[in-house]
Amino acid sequence: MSQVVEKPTARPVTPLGILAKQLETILQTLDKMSADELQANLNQAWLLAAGLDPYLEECTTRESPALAALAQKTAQEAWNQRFHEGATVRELEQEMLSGHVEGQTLKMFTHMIKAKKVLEVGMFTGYSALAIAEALPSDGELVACEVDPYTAEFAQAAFRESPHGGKIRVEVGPALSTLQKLADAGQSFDFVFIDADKREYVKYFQTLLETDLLVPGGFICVDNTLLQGQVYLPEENRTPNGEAIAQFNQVVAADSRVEQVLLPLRDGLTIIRRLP
Ligand SMILES: C[S@@+](CC[C@H](N)C(=O)[O-])C[C@H]1O[C@@H](n2cnc3c(N)ncnc32)[C@H](O)[C@@H]1O
Repeated sequence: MSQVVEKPTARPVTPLGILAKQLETILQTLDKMSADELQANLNQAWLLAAGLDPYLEECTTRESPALAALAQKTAQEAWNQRFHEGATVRELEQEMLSGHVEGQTLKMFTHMIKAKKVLEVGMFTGYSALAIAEALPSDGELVACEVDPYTAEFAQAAFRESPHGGKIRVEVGPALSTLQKLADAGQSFDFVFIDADKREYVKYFQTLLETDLLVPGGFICVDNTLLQGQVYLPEENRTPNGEAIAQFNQVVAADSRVEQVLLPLRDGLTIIRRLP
């Protein structure tokens, strides 16, 4: 007589897994719940979700005074107005800035791999560039690509206020042209941070590998690879940026020249290693 053995289901043990389970239970028992029970259950789920980011901030080493000042100045700038008066070539917004926890993560990676030459694709007001520069040795260099001259000047003013700003060289222009220029000049980098036009991510990635701008064994960090969840939500709801990131993630996953991990940090951060 054969016995049917039921496979045990693993219980959720991560904040997101527990949240998903709580919401699933609410959905399944909605018609049996009183308004008070529903409110209590939703409140529990909300506390679990809302508490995560502040807790990450709290447990992460504080940003330097220069980074804190730059974040504050970026938040105070009237970006919408700057675009409409023609000062910026793109519509920019303070939410583009990576911020404290991601900045500290990039800084930590820079220390961990002892990077000396770093390339940033998409600088905005320079928060991530300055965070990385703080971890570079005194003879290290970060080349930052930015298409918007107003933002580039905004960032450079902040770099002048930091003892680490001298390690940053800004290249103003479309990133793909700058990458080609750097490759033609025989430049190479041991760490690259990609955070510019989402629809060009595949081209940045392929250019870095095909031109040897990224050294064998070097690392790329790529921002926004979860794109607000659009990459795993139903395809019909994707924006053009969501579609571009979904394709980018597939291209990277299928490329045998690299290995990678997608971390659910902020809006998703993929770490890619070029195999030696
Ligand atoms: C998300 S922001 C970068 C944020 C920055 N890395 C930080 O952490 O604070 C993206 C930036 O990329 C720039 N950008 C967009 N398309 C670009 C392109 N084709 N070439 C160069 N820069 C570009 C935008 O002007 C914007 O400043």
